[in-house]
Amino acid sequence: MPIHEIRHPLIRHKLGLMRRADISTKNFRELAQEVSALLTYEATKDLPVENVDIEGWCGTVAVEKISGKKVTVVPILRAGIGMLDGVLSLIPSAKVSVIGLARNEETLEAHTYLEKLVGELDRRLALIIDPMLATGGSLIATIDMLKKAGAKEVRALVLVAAPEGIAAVEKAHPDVSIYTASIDQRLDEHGYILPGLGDAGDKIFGTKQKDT
Ligand SMILES: O=P(O)(O)OC[C@H]1O[C@H](OP(=O)(O)OP(=O)(O)O)[C@H](O)[C@@H]1O
Ligand SMILES: O=c1cc[nH]c(=O)[nH]1
Ligand SMILES: [Mg+2]
Repeated sequence: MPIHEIRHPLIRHKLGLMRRADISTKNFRELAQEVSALLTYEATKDLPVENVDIEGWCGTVAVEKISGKKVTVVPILRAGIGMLDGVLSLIPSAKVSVIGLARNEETLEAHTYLEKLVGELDRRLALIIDPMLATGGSLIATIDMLKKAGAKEVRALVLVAAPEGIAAVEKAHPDVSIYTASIDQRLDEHGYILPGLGDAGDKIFGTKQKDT
């Protein structure tokens, strides 16, 4: 079950707002975090829990807590930062591992400029976050790095995914589940997702927006 398109009404509504050509940086940022929180809820619904006894107001109470080592969230720079607060709003004690990648706009190959991973990856769930899964090159490179560093359980959260990218990731890493708000139609000749969101990094960082 590697690809999960989460067709929740709140996600569909919010993603629809994000597709507007005239969306402001502020609104795009806010919606990216909100959709990311909703995807996190889905992507963590099978986390293992353990029973513990705590002291409650009326004596000892049996409660559940998430077991195992803390999750690591792995934003792919830059655009993955635009999802981080949304994910951390639900997993506030997660460790953050950072991967810096830039896609060469001509060759579409991902170039790595930063790799800063937390320890004990073999004992943590790694949740990669990036708004766009286009050709899949960036996500595959990130999974390669995580697995090389010991990660055994890896999931990816993307706002929008192209069928071409999904197929590439499934082929390279069939064990990695992908959670997305939408499987879109296809890539254009420049490797952009259609209908997609445009350049998510530029929209989140305001780098191509005119000052008003
Ligand atoms: O699936 P792929 O074909 O690899 O493309 C997707 C990647 O491209 C974008 O990042 P970009 O390289 O533009 O960097 P940015 O986040 O700094 O804008 C996006 O955020 C993904 O990381
Ligand atoms: O559609 C796309 C593809 C890659 N990166 C983006 O920001 N958007
Ligand atoms: Mg970009």
